[in-house]
Amino acid sequence: MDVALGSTAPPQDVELRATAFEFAVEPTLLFDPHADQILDANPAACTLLGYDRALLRQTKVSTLHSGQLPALIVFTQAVLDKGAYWTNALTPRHATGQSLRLEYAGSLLPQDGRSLVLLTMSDLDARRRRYVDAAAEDHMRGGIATWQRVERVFQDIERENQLILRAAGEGIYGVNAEGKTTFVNPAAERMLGWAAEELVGKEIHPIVHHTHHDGRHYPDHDCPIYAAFRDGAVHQVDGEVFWRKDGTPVWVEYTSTPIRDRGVVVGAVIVFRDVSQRREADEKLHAALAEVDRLRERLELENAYLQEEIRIETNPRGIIGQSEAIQKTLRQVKLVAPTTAAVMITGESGTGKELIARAIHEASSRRDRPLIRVNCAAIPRELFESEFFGHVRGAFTGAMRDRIGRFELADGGTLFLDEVGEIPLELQGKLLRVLQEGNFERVGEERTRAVDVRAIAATNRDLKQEVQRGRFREDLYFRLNVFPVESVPLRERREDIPLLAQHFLNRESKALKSELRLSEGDARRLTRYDWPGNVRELQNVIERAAILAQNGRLRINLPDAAGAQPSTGSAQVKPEAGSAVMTSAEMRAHERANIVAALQACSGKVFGPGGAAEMLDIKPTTLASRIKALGIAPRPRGSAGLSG
Ligand SMILES: Nc1ncnc2c1ncn2[C@@H]1O[C@H](COP(=O)(O)OP(=O)(O)OP(=O)(O)O)[C@@H](O)[C@H]1O
Repeated sequence: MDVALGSTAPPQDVELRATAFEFAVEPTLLFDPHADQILDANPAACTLLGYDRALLRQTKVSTLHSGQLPALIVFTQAVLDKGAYWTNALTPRHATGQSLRLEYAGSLLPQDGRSLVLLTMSDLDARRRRYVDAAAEDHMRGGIATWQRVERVFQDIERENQLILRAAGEGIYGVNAEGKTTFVNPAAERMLGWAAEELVGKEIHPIVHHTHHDGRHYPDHDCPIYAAFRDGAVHQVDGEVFWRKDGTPVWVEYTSTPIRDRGVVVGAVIVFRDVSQRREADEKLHAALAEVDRLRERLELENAYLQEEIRIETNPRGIIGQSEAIQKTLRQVKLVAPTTAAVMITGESGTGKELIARAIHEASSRRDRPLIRVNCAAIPRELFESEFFGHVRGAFTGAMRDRIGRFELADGGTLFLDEVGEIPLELQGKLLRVLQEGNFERVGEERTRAVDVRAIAATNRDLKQEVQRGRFREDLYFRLNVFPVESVPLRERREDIPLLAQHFLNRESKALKSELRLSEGDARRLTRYDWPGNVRELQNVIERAAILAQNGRLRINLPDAAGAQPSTGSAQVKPEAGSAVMTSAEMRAHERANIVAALQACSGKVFGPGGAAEMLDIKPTTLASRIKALGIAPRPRGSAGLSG
């Protein structure tokens, strides 16, 4: 610096100050206001103003501020007066002619009796730029903090995801678009027996998914997991296996979900679970259901068989008799069975009213549903309603649980009201309502239930008379008496007696496994008797006679004189014309012909399935002994017939 600042100072200080002037960041000028002359300018000032130092030293202060002299004078004067002053009213000219926006800070510098001004210039534009930069920097610093926070959040999420992956019970693994494994969670490691390190970075399909359970190769282009990258769809699969490291299969159910990055599929995540136990349970269940089906089928068959058995027992052919009365009854059965009409069967006790009712039921379309019999004479008066309609628990004292009534049991079938005349008057109205409307309520319950029941009633009383006496409701009588059938007493159809007797005797012979014969004399005595107990009585007499039989001869005990003597079996009375009674020779011939016919039908086969014994429903050994006893000579099987 050419100008000696503060000349009173020691030389080293003067030098130091000159250096400070030289290196100051702020542009600084030293000028003499009185001489209007710039004395010196530091390099920063030269740069700011665009002049070199030498030129500036020759420049007048007023030239630098051309056109601003008043403001320059004011400022200079203020510095001289106050010792220091600031202004930004002055805009010196840059060497290029452009005026600069500066802030001036002037201070008075006394030098050798002169008053000089040391002027520091601050570039306002530069200062503003610095502020902006500082603000931007502040902003940036703040932004970084925000970014760091966001990053921390992401890290937390990632950590949570890792925790979730680790905690998940399902096996989870990821694959990238090249089919390489990107991660494997611990559950997947556990289920597959592979460690994550052994799988990550490798194609997983050839390691765990290479073969179907049945041993067929599983090409990766068929694999739904890889398909997820191709079609971008979620694939849900059940019934496949993954292979464990130890070579055993594990049944899995899995979902392969594609992962997209800005719309592009970059891989898939596979979530799977071990379903071996479920499959095992399913298989057991299927096996159990198949077993249930098999048992049900067997039961159905058994049921059909039993139903058939019951039918055989009770079909109309079970009604024995050739009398006109029986023929008429059979015609009536045939006529009324297919209808839904109520039937009233009247007749003395033991004449076969129930048998007729069963015959109607069996010949009707309801035969696959039950016939439910209610013996109205056997029900205590107070239990009638519950017996008919059922009750709910607590409906009355002693009603410990719900009970279904006869009407519900007979739903779809037939209700046989035996001894219908015994129904108490107060219940007759309710009975009528059910028969008319098909609705009823269980005792103690409000709910109305619907039933579809066909009624068949039977009575040995004169119901018409009961109606006249006010003991039976007339409307109910008409309702039940839609189709009357009369069951004729045995004494009015005597020709049926020997047939019935023989029928019961056959049954007894079979049960007692002994050959019992009904002699003509027995038949005659039985026919003469009046049978007040009708068929039931006849049945009892034959049963008793069979038990008391000696050497195959029956001992028939009848209450009257005609039957009081035991049968001698010696009477050789020819059957009366029209009677079906056979002599024992006839019966033998009949049996012989029957066996020959059976043998012919079975091509001479006696034993086993399709044999004559099976056809005749007797034991093969019994048949063999009868064949011998009757002198039937069996022909070789396949020949035209049998001799005899
Ligand atoms: N025509 C017949 N053929 C074969 N058995 C018969 C015949 N009629 C009656 N029975 C037999 O006689 C017995 C009495 O018959 P059933 O019970 O049907 O008479 P019921 O008129 O209903 O008697 P009750 O009025 O006393 O109830 C039964 O064992 C039945 O099988």
